[in-house]
Amino acid sequence: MFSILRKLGWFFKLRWKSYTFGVFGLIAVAILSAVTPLILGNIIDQMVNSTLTFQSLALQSGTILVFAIAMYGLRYGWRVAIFGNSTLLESILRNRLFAHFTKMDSQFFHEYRTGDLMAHATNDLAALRFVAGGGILSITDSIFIGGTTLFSMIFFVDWKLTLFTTLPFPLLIVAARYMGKAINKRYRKSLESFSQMNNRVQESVGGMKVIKTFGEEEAHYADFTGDIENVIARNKAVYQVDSAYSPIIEGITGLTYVLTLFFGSYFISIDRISLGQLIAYFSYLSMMTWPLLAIGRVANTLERGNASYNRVTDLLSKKSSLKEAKNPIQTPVAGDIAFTVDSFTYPDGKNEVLQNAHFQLKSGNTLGIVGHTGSGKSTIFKLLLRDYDGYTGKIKYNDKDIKHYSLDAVSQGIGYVPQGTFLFSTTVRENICFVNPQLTQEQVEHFAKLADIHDDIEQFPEGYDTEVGERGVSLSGGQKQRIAIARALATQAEFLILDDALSAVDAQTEARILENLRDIRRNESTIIATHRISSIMHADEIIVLDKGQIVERGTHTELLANEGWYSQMYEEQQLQQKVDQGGETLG
Ligand SMILES: Nc1ncnc2c1ncn2[C@@H]1O[C@H](COP(=O)(O)OP(=O)(O)OP(=O)(O)O)[C@@H](O)[C@H]1O
Repeated sequence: MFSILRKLGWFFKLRWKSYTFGVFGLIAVAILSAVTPLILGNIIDQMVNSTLTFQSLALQSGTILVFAIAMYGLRYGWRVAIFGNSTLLESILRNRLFAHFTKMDSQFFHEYRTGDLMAHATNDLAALRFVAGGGILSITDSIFIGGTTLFSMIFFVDWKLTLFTTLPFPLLIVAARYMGKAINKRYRKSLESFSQMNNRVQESVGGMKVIKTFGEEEAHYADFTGDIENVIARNKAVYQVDSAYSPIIEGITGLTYVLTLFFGSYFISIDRISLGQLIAYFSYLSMMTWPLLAIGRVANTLERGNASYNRVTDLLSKKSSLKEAKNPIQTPVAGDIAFTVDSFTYPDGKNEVLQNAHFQLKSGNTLGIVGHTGSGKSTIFKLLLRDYDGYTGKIKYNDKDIKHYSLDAVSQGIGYVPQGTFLFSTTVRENICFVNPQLTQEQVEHFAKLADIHDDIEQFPEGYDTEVGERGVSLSGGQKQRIAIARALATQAEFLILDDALSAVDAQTEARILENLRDIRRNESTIIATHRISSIMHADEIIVLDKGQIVERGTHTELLANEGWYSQMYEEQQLQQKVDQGGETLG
C-alpha cells in the first residue's frame, strides 16, 4: 500500500522544498490548534473561580485571535504548496503519456481503444493527483494533528477520561476503511461502465451518418440506453454505500460524545477534572474526528493510487515495435526507392498481405499503383512510411535501409495524403500549413492553387480563415481531399504519396491537379495509388497488384499492349466515361 509513496519518490524529491514547507505548515497548525482549547478551558475555569480579570481575558482572547490569524495564513500556505504540487504531478504525467502516445506505432492504437486511453489519461491521473495532494495531507493530518490532539487529551486533560471515551475510535477507523474500500470497488465499476459509454458515444457521433443511412438509429439508441442504465445502476450502488457512510461515522462520534459527557461529569463531581478541562476536551474530540477519518481514507487513496500508477507505468512501458537505429540518419529520406518486400503479414493478421512485391522508383519519377480493393496498395505505403517493421525483405531510400533513418527523417521526407482524409477543426490556413506554420499567405495560396482548391476557399465566408469541421464550414469530400493535398504539398517533401486521394473529385479536376503536379514536381518523386486508370497513365512505371502480388508492370502503352487486367480496366473505364459524357450531352 505505502509502496506508492516510494514509486512517487522521484516526484517528492523533485518538489521536496514545497512539500517540507507544506508539511511543516500542517504541523504548526496542529500545534496551534491544540493550544487554543487549553486557553479556552483556562478562561472558563477562571470564570468559574471568579479569578478572571479583564486584563487576563484580553490577553488570552488576543492570543486566540493571533493564533487564528496565524493558522489562516499557514493553512493557505500549505494548501497552495501541497495541492499545487498535486496538480503539477498530474500535468507532468499527462505530458509523459501524451509524448508517449505520439511515439507509439499503429499496433498500439489498434490494441487500445481511444476511450480507454482517455480514461487512463483522466481517471488514473486524477487518482495519482489525490495521492500527491489529499494523500499527503491525510497522512500528515492523521499522524501530527491526531498525535498532538491525543497527546493534549492525555497530558493536558486526563488520561483516564481519554481512555474511556476513545474506546469507539478503532471502530471509526475500521468503518472508514471498509466502507471506503466498498465505495472504491463500486466506484471503479461505475468508471468502467462510464468508459464503455464513452466509447459508444465516440463511435456513434463519428458514425452517425452511417447509422442514419442504415436506419439503425433505434437499435443503436437502445444499446446506448442500455449503457446509460448500466452507468446509473452502478452509480446508485456507489451512493448506497456512500449514503450509509456519514450516518455511521456520525453515530460513532456521537457515541464518544455521550461517553465523554457521562465520564466527564462524573470526573468533575469527584474533582478529578475542572469544567474548563471538560470543555477543552470537547474541542479536542471535535478536532480528532478528521484525522481518524483520514486514517481510513489514506489506505484507500494509496491503494487506488497504486493501481493507477501501475496502469500508467504499464502504458508508458509499452514499447513501439519500431526501434530507432543507434545513430540514425537525420536527413529526410530522399533519392531512389528500392522496395523489395518478399513477404508481409500484419501483426494480428493471418494471411500474407504482400508477396514478392519488388519495385524501384528513380528519383524524380512517378509510380502508379492500381489493383482491386484489398490488393495491398495502402499496405505498400504503410511500409514506405515505416508504420511496420515486421516484413521480410528490404526497403531502401537512396541505397540505405529505411531502418537506418530516424522515424522523423522518414516522415519528414514524405508528403502523404491518406485514403481517409483527416482535417483538424481549425482554419483552412492552419490545416494547410500544419507542418510548416511559417508559410506566407502567398505560399499557402500557391499550394492551394496547385491542389485546385484556391477558388473554393475564396468562396468560403472568411476565406483562408474559415474554420473547418463542427464549428465552421462543412466541406465536400472532394474539397477535403484537395485541402489534404495542399497540406501534403506544403511540406515540400521529396516524396509525395497519394493514396486514392482524388477519388472524390471529378475527372476534369483530377486531370488539372495531376497536370499541376507533373509540372512542379518534375524533379521529385510521386507515388499514386488509384482505382482510376486515367490518374496514372502518365506515370513512368505502373504496377498492377493482385492479392499482394505484382501481376503486371510497365508504362501505360506497354500495359495496354499486354492485354491483361490493366488494359481491360482501361477500356471499361473509357467506355464508362463515354457513356457518362453521352448522358451529359443528351441531358
Ligand atoms: N491493420 C491491419 N491489420 C490486419 N490486416 C489489415 C490491416 N490493414 C489492412 N489489412 C488487410 O490487408 C489487405 C490489403 O489491404 P490494403 O489496405 O493494403 O488494400 P488496398 O489495395 O489499399 O485496398 P483499397 O483499394 O480498398 O484501399 C486487406 O486484405 C486488408 O484486410
